[in-house]
Amino acid sequence: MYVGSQNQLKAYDAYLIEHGYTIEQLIDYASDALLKHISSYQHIGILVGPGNNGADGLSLGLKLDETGKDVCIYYIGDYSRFSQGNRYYFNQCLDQLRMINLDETFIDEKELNRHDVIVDAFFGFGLNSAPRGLYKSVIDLINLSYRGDVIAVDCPTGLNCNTGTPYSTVLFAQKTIALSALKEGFLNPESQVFTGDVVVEELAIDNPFMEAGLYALFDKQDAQSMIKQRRYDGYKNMYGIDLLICGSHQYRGAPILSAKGALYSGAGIIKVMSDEKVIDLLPLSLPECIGISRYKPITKEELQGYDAILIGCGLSLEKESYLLTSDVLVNANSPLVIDADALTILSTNMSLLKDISVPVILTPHIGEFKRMWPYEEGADLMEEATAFAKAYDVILVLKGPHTIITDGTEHYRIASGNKAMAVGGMGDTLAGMITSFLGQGYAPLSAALLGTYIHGFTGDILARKRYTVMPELLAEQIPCAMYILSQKIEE
Ligand SMILES: NC(=O)C1=CN([C@@H]2O[C@H](COP(=O)(O)OP(=O)(O)OC[C@H]3O[C@@H](n4cnc5c(N)ncnc54)[C@H](OP(=O)(O)O)[C@@H]3O)[C@@H](O)[C@H]2O)[C@H](O)CC1
Ligand SMILES: [K+]
Repeated sequence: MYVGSQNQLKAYDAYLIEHGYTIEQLIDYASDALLKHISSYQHIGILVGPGNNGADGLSLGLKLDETGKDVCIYYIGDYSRFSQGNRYYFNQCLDQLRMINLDETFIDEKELNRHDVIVDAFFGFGLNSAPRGLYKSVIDLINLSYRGDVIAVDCPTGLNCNTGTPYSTVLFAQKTIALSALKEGFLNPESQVFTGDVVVEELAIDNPFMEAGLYALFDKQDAQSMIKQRRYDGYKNMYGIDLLICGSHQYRGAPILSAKGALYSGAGIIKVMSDEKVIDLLPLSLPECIGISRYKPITKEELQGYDAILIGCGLSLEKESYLLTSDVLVNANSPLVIDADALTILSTNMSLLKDISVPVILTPHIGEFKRMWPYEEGADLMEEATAFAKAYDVILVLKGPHTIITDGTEHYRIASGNKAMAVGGMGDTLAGMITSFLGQGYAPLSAALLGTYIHGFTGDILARKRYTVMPELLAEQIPCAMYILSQKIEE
């Protein structure tokens, strides 16, 4: 399933038109996709706005009328301001359908309730602010007095399609038929009270989703098909020997959380290279791990023989950490995950990334990302993330709600994760998990996607009965979550 912000969706339509479709054709495809969701109703009222969302409603009205339905179109405003596609269908409707101009005719509760469904085609992703004037009055009337179903075309009118929050007035829908792609705001679980059930309908064309800038939602099905079964003759080395260069005398918990994330998500052998104080703690917290005391400077030889390396969690920002990070970045010859303090250090000398020959995954939160790639307030995060990944030839895991993952060519958001997981240490566990999947032989982009999805999925299971989810508990639940996914168990 694909997702887009308002700008990306506008660009998507422009891309389709550049590649030979006319707007009238696209509206025709859109109404084809809508038809099956409305065809079980007999008396249908369609609210039509001035743009192409309204045009979808008009084209749908014509098709419903042809199948013998009782259709009434309600429109507002001045024909001269209607979009090209809207006018094309509006003219056909004038000859064929009952058309009510709400500027001239008042609708009351009785008139409204004659319909067993109201289709909301007032505004889609083109709405830029709260619906005003008559639009607002009609929406208020329907919310208060209409007792049948409301089905929204593409997006409920009044909902900000980027954030999933209402502008002020919003038309509550029982169901929303999102055309082509999910609107980014629908990822916000709080939008569901306005959208009702969301169904995505792709247009029956050769959809160029990613080429045209939309991104994919990596979901449970994707994770289920990506996760590998363990082999009956498997042995520990087969599942990766991973080195975690994490922790310091100041931060002794972070490496434990990373190591737990790595081990519980299937790594064969985990070695933690750290400060003596961390190494002393390791057997008590995680006896499965091997501790290596950190000496400086780190040599190429010390970094040999690993399937994946993680650097950063709890490393501290002491001078020694700067030297260590640059040594590891220069000498690593296994796929590398860079997290937390190592990212802050990297941001002081981004040219270090230019000389790395191994695959690199960076896992910043927004603050860390901004330090590496300053961008203007209000910029599109997915565009910035993609540009960064391309410029530095890395995989970027940009943490936040529905974490963004991109290698500069493909772009994803992760369907799992929740607000109960906003707890210190959660990122350490995630970095360990991604390292583990790298070490198990997943391609770097897959390791990032799968690690992040499973992290969120485990958190989602735990959050069903918890206000907050602790990283250590999450790590310990990873094997159960992976069992559910790998066995395709219905929950
Ligand atoms: N690929 C696809 O899936 C397709 C989807 N389609 C549908 O097209 C709409 C988007 O159409 P668009 O014309 O871009 O936008 P809208 O119809 O949502 O609205 C545009 C008009 O709304 C006016 N506007 C904006 N904000 C307000 C407001 N607060 N109050 C009143 N009017 C407002 C805007 O006026 P401007 O002066 O700002 O230009 C426009 O007149 C999408 O949602 C799908 O339903 C197509 O079928 C193509 C393929
Ligand atoms: K709508």
